[in-house]
Amino acid sequence: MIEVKDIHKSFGDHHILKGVSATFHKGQTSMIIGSSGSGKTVFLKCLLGLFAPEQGDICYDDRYYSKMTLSEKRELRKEIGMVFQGGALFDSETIEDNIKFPLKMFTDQTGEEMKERVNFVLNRVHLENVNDKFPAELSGGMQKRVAIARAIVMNPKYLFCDEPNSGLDPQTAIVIDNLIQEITEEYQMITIINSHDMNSVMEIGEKIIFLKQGLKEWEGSYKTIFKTDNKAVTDFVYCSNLYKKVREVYNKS
Ligand SMILES: Nc1ncnc2c1ncn2[C@@H]1O[C@H](COP(=O)(O)OP(=O)(O)OP(=O)(O)O)[C@@H](O)[C@H]1O
Repeated sequence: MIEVKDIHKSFGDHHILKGVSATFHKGQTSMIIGSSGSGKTVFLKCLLGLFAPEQGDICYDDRYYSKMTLSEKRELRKEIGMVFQGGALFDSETIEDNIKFPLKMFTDQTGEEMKERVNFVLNRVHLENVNDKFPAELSGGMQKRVAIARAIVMNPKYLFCDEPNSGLDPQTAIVIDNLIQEITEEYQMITIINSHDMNSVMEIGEKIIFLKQGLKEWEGSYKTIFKTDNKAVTDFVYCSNLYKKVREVYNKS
């Protein structure tokens, strides 16, 4: 379990996270939603250990970040898989080398062991015969699968994804969502996704946290988001006519 306890993060006098608490469980896919600038990426970067909150703490399976030594923090980093916005693949490296990157950085595996692991994760994200290709030779959806393969190559306990669907068509986006959810259940990871994509939220948001101006304004699931009368949430979710109609139909059924 990850327990986020009342974290605050500022840049200069710009107070971004103003006391956010949340709990995330194994095998569950959680979504962080909110308007642009509400603090979603800063929140994820605090979880990743890239930003240190000035106040509050984060507990990863009974380990408090504030009490960890540097080597324990390095161990924790190995347990985290990250899918960056846009995929963040290295353009000049082959797909195989992109996926090997964390293995080279954090393990003593031999070339053969690394190759075996790369092939395993590529197979898991349903990609074949792409080892020697470069990112630009793959479609956007395939690149996202490679980014997921790289994120899970170390067999992480925690998977964090910053807008994994950005730039994808709705059909491919759903395939990527389902893949992340399947992998989360299969490997019993704790998965946290920042998203703007309401389709994703409705599809896989077992837990949804709505951030507004650095505060947790609402928490629920794809089952309860249709029922809420929290104005900030409804203004955000139902700004499109499509979702207004969906809500009407859902609430009548
Ligand atoms: N490294 C930084 N230094 C200074 N300010 C930052 C830094 N990172 C983020 N911020 C500020 O924190 C605020 C929240 O940014 P954040 O990227 O978390 O928003 P977001 O909710 O992820 O937005 P979006 O949906 O547009 O990605 C913004 O005002 C941003 O300018």
